[in-house]
Amino acid sequence: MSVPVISVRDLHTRFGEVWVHQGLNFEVAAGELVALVGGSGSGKTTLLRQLIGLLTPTRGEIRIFGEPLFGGSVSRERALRRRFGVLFQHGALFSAFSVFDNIAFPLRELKRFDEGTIHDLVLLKLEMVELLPRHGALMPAELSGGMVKRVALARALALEPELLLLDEPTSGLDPDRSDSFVRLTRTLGRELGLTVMLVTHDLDTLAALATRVAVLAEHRILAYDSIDKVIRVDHPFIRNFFLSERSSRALQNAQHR
Ligand SMILES: Nc1ncnc2c1ncn2[C@@H]1O[C@H](COP(=O)(O)OP(=O)(O)OP(=O)(O)O)[C@@H](O)[C@H]1O
Repeated sequence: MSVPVISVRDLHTRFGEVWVHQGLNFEVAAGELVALVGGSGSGKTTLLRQLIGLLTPTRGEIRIFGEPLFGGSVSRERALRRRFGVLFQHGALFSAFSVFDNIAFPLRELKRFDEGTIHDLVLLKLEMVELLPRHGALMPAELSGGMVKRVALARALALEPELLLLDEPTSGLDPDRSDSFVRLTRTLGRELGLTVMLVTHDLDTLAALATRVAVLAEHRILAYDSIDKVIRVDHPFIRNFFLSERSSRALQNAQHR
């Protein structure tokens, strides 16, 4: 069997006296698109920050592509991090940089390409996220919410990652923009053969994208399976989250896409 892209073992996280995670265990296989859901404050963003190496767990192990994320030399950690792209909750674009320079940033940081190559690569990434070359000249403050997400996605894809981590990719978007961003993520995920893990509160996004859903509640992964199976788990959080009228509608709509 191939090595899981993400493997989390016995992960514990404590802030002061408060335990957020108490023994998380899960794996994400290559090509999967996993949605992480959970109540507010259940530790979803914290887990995502740990998966990208920004925060060290109190205890437990995270392996990415079979390699421990923490420990080892700086160059090894850096090489590993280059294999994944991240889209932060609000896009997190550099406000003083143009769209072009935001996307070029990780390419320039690598110090491997000349400016001509960087120019071509940035235009390619803009096209991938369905933006035009002229959008490269805009500043982040001039962009709509949907465009910010697309530029952030283009930047996350700049180094051609194998793993993409998305924190609330559709939050703050109106339903149309949200739908089109979901379609784009799904298409790119398939075309580029990406493994994707996303945190979302949005049932429409989850139902349209996820091959598996991980439910984080009571400090652990309460359920981890296809949506069809997860919604049958008899637990108050799951009943509330998935079986409200609005949720049922989102799940039904997804079946017709
Ligand atoms: N750096 C930190 N120091 C102290 N406490 C923290 C820190 N980061 C997160 N927390 C706490 O850990 C808990 C989990 O936070 P986290 O942001 O991961 O939750 P979440 O599931 O992403 O919530 P939401 O859905 O509301 O964004 C919260 O109680 C939060 O206050």
